[in-house]
This record gives sequence, C-alpha cells and structure tokens, in this order.
Amino acid sequence: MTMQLLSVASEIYPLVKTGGLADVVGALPAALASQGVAARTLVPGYPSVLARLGKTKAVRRYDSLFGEKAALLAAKLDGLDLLVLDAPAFFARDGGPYGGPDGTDWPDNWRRFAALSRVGADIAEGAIKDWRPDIVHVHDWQAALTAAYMRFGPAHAVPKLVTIHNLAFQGRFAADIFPALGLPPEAWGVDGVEYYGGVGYLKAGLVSADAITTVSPSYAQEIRSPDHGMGLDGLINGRIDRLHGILNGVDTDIWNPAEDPLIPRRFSGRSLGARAGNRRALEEAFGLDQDDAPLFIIVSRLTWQKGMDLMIDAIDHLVGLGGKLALLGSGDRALEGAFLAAADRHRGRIAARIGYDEPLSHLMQGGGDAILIPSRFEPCGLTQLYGLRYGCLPVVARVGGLADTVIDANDAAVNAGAATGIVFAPNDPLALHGAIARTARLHRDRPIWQAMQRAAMRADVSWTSSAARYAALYRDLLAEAA
Ligand SMILES: Nc1ncnc2c1ncn2[C@@H]1O[C@H](COP(=O)(O)OP(=O)(O)O[C@H]2O[C@H](CO)[C@@H](O)[C@H](O)[C@H]2O)[C@@H](O)[C@H]1O
Repeated sequence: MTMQLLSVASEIYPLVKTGGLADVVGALPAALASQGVAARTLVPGYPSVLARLGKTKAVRRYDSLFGEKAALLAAKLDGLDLLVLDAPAFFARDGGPYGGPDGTDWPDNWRRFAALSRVGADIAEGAIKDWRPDIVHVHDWQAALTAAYMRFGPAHAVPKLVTIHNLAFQGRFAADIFPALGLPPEAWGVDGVEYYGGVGYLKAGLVSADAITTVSPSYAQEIRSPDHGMGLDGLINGRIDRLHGILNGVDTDIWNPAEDPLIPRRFSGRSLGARAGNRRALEEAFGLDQDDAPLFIIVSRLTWQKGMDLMIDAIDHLVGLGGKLALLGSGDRALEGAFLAAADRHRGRIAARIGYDEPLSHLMQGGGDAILIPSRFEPCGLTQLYGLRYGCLPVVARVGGLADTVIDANDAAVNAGAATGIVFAPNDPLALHGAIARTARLHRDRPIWQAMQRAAMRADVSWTSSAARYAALYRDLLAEAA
C-alpha cells in the first residue's frame, strides 16, 4: 500500500530557493514515488509561490492562526503535490523568505515558522478532510517545531522525522515567546523546547523526533563532536540510536548535460569535446580571456561556512599558476567586495558575478574545468554533485558530504580509473594552494583529466539509493509505532 507522507519545509525548488534545502525538498517527492511513498509538501505562501500556483483549492481555513487569518491551499505544480499556507500577515512581504530586502531577519520569524509548524501538526491531527499522513518528515529549524507540536498533541503516535540540512541555523529565540507558542507547560524544559535559557526550534525538533537524519553519513559523525556540533553535540550523542546519515542526490532530469537546455552544447562522457563550446560561452559571459588554461568555477553562498575567505587569499596563487576563475555568488558584503576587487586586479583571469542566477550556474558547470569548494563544514553539498555530473571536477575540502562523494586523484585512484576530483585536508591556506596546484598539473595531462571526467560523470549522484533508504527508515518507524 502506498505510504502517505507529509513533508514540511520553508523552501522548495522551483518555487522558492535560497540554497540546497530547496533542491532537496523539491526532488524528494518524485524520488520517493518510485519507492511507494506519496509525498505532499507543506510550504509557506510567499508571493513567489502564490504567483506560480494555478488552480488551488482551500482545504482548511483559519480565523485565527497566531491571531491572523489564513487558508491552507492544495495545488499541483511541476509534479509536486503542494499544501500552501496562505497567511498574508506572515508571508506576503517583499524580500526573501527569512528577511527584508536589506537582508536582516524578520523580527517575527518565530511566529511565522511556528505558524507553519502548527499547521503541519494540524494536518497530522486530521485538519484536512480526506487526507491524513502516515508519517511526517520536517526539514531544518523552520519546520522543526512541527515535531514538538505533534509530540505534545493528539498526533503524538504519528512517526516524525527531522532532517538537519545545516546545524548552523537553529532558530533560537528569547524565552518570553514560549507562552505564545501554544505548547503545554511541560514542553518547557531541557527535554522540550528550552535551549540555553531561550527557545530552540531545531533543538525542540531533535528531542521530539522519532528519527533524525543528516544529509551525509560523514556529517552525522562530525556533529557528534564539539567542533561541528554547534552546541547540540551533547543532545545528538544522547540520541545516537536515532541518528542516520542519508546522502543527498540531485534531480538528474534538471541536471543532465546530455539534455540541458541551459547550455549551448550538450554532451556526454563520450563527447567531452563539446564542452569547449560551453567553455567559450562561459568565458564570454564573464569577460574572461579565451584560452585553454584551467578554468575554475565557484557557485556558492559567500560565507565563512563555504571557506570563501580562504578562497580570497588563494586567488593570487591561482592566477600565478596560470588559472582562471569565474565566480557566481552572494552573501557577506565584505566577501562580495573582496571578490570584485580581485576581479579588478586580475582582469581577464578572475571574474565575479554577485547575485543569484540559476541558468548561469548550469553554463558554469557545463563549461568549467573544476569547481572549487573549500568548505569549513558541509552537511552534504550539492554543487560538487552537479560538478561530477557535468565533468566539472570538484576540488573539495575533506569534510562532510564532500568527503563522502568525491574520490581524490591520488596515484592509486588515478591508476584504477576511480578518481573523480581533488580532495584536500586540512582546510587551510597551504592545503588549498596545494590542491589548486595539483588540479592545474592534472589538467595539463589530457588523458588523465578526461579519464577523471568520465569517471566523475559515471558516478551515481541520483536519488535512487537514498530514496530507498528514506523509504526503509519510514517503514521502520511505522513498524515501531504499530
Ligand atoms: N549565486 C548562485 N546562483 C545560482 N545558484 C546558486 C548560487 N549560490 C548557490 N546556488 C545553488 O544553491 C544550491 C546550494 O546548495 P549547497 O548544497 O551547496 O548548499 P547550502 O549550504 O545552501 O545547503 C545546505 O543544505 C543542503 C541540502 O541538504 C546541503 O547539501 C548543504 O551541505 C547545506 O549547507 C546549489 O543548487 C547551488 O547551485
């Protein structure tokens, strides 16, 4: 029998995306369908989401959801079965999903995402006529409170799973919001929502969930240590029997170099020569010199997590080795400025595009030689998976999902034809410099480089095996609850 799943998240590709969370939430339903799981996804009704919905049906109305009028709309779009929380007081705003146009967080984020989570729990309790989930899967802090509402309410027996996409974002608020959350008094405390004297949404989800997953096996191990646990390592170690690391996949229809409409020349492992056309288009788009020097790309949020400060310091070295770099990203203002300044200093060799541009990111993967990802921590990482799929070889720090998905070009791996990228550790300037130099060296050896590209393109980055693991975990939780 088909299992009915409710997934709750604050982003979903292609409707609203600030990062990898959206890709995963958007791709999982189709991947799960082939495992006998029918997923409906609850997301906030941001203007960009509502604008894209065609026919909708109100399946539930609220006169007062945290004091505001709201409606829950059902809609189908791009193969997704959506439940959209249309609550103008919370979501009808200019700016991003979490903050205003100037980038500062909305002061009422605690209410906005408590409302989303409350509705998630309501659905588990039977708020919609004719549909009730067998299991509830929530993503990151914005949806994590769903698990707490369920645990302390009538739906406590419905299995609930929390996925950590990034432990750095925890949804921490002052203690005085607690009464307004509508949780019972016993929800306050170390085994509930209380976290270092305040309220912690992710923490509340982690103590309430029947299972916790991270998006790679290595990250599941790393967050058990104080270095990567971000204050939650004690709690996580206490729930180790509930913790699973399940690697992300990518949507291999959207990211398919043989059929991608967003690149001028489509290609496969057998027609790598066609990449040259994409490379020229990429150089042109960025105003880079047209030559055959190693062309590095970066597609990233520009943050400390992503090691972008280390990258700034490595730029002169990269240019000194004859390399070129095309960067697409946005984030910290200081880092944006530093990349623009480097581009000014090294015209034709370094180019930076500040902003968010999905089509351009496809061209970069399709035309670049290597994608640089010097992350300090990386729960999974998706851009290295796109890189593998497009033969744009990942140059990655040996952390989290990066370590789990890229096979370093050491001699043994190269000789065995297994190498798919360049992996370096520790993540410091010296090792990063070494990795860039090693990449440039390998790039000069065409047969080896192309063998690596082909091996990379053969790597399985699809959702198939991970969707099966999620489905198996859901089945275990259901059996446990029965
Ligand atoms: N300027 C830009 N223009 C166009 N596209 C851009 C862009 N900047 C980023 N992107 C895209 O946004 C996505 C970023 O995904 P990541 O997995 O790298 O990281 P993120 O840290 O956001 O996600 C968190 O959640 C995901 C999902 O679980 C984990 O893989 C990851 O480790 C964790 O930090 C990719 O699809 C990338 O192509």
